[in-house]
Amino acid sequence: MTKPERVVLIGVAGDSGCGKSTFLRRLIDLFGEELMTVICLDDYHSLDRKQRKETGITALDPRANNFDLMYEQIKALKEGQAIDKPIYNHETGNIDPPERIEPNHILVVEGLHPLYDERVRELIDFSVYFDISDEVKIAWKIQRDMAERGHRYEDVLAQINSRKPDFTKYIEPQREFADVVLQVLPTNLIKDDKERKVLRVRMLQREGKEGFDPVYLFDEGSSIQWTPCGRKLTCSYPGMQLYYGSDVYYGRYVSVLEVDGQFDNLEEVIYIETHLSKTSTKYKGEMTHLLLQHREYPGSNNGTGLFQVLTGLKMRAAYERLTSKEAKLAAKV
Ligand SMILES: Nc1ncnc2c1ncn2[C@@H]1O[C@H](COP(=O)(O)OP(=O)(O)OP(=O)(O)O)[C@@H](O)[C@H]1O
Ligand SMILES: O=C(CO)[C@H](O)[C@H](O)COP(=O)(O)O
Repeated sequence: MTKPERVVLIGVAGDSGCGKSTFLRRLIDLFGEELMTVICLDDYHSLDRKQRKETGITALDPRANNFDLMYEQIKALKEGQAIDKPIYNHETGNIDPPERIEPNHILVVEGLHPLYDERVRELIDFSVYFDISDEVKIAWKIQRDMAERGHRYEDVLAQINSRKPDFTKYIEPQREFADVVLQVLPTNLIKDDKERKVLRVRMLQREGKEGFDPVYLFDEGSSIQWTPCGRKLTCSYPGMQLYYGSDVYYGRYVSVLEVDGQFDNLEEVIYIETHLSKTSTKYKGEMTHLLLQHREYPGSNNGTGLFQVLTGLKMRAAYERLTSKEAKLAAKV
């Protein structure tokens, strides 16, 4: 591992089971494993599973997390110093002996609380929040925990419901601080869709952040509704709709890109890509190429995959900007 001159800090926030790991795998395509170190913030749980059970404090509650240590260690890494990070063991529920982490070029902090503590927030160079609506979250969790972990439907639902109050209090408010929010909602294309297979996905991009140029469709600053189905894009029922426009989110301007529906043929995403601008790709077709590279990842055939790729491209652009020769010179002055 080469010693970084400038550590770029990326925050990936969201509840458990919201697609953070899938997104991180996409980030590796852009940065490579060598340059990137991921820290799961579960490692800063200060109460182990037994203590949380005894006190009735959930892992989402700030009282179950050591924010002082989180801040000190992330700051140290950003300043180029190695740390001894605790480990939360999800198998045993215990806090294991610490492990040594060396600073790396890109440091990703992912988990429940990357944007909760103001001091940590200040250190983060670019962030994303995964905002999955309850209906979709339930569908994903039920599908995973029942199929892969042998859980019963009622138990999965009860677990989601028991987390809800603390989720609303401590996790969701972090949306306000993210540079990109990925909202995943039920489709508008099917009335009362119970399956939650077809999704409406929105990418809210903060306006006015230095060095971050939001992606737009056709005409920057306009409001556009686009139904691309036809000769260039195959769309079976219920079709596909794109939207681009601006909005106010927590009192600040955001650019919104939306995809409702799913792609029948992933190769045809190139057609959408040619109508998007400021994607931060290095060559024509790179966005489509990145998506095709992992067509097996969940959400590759809808807006979740597409916007995860676009968010990754924006993170790469932020990294390149912050580590450019000019940026390094300016930091030294
Ligand atoms: N875009 C998607 N479309 C459909 N299902 C998805 C999508 N993203 C995630 N899922 C479902 O949610 C599960 C969890 O995804 P992932 O592991 O990426 O989330 P996570 O936030 O890292 O979760 P955890 O913190 O629990 O590890 C996947 O196994 C899959 O079943
Ligand atoms: O929300 C979570 C983040 O992954 C976990 O529930 C939290 O970390 C506690 O873990 P466990 O349930 O394994 O004790």
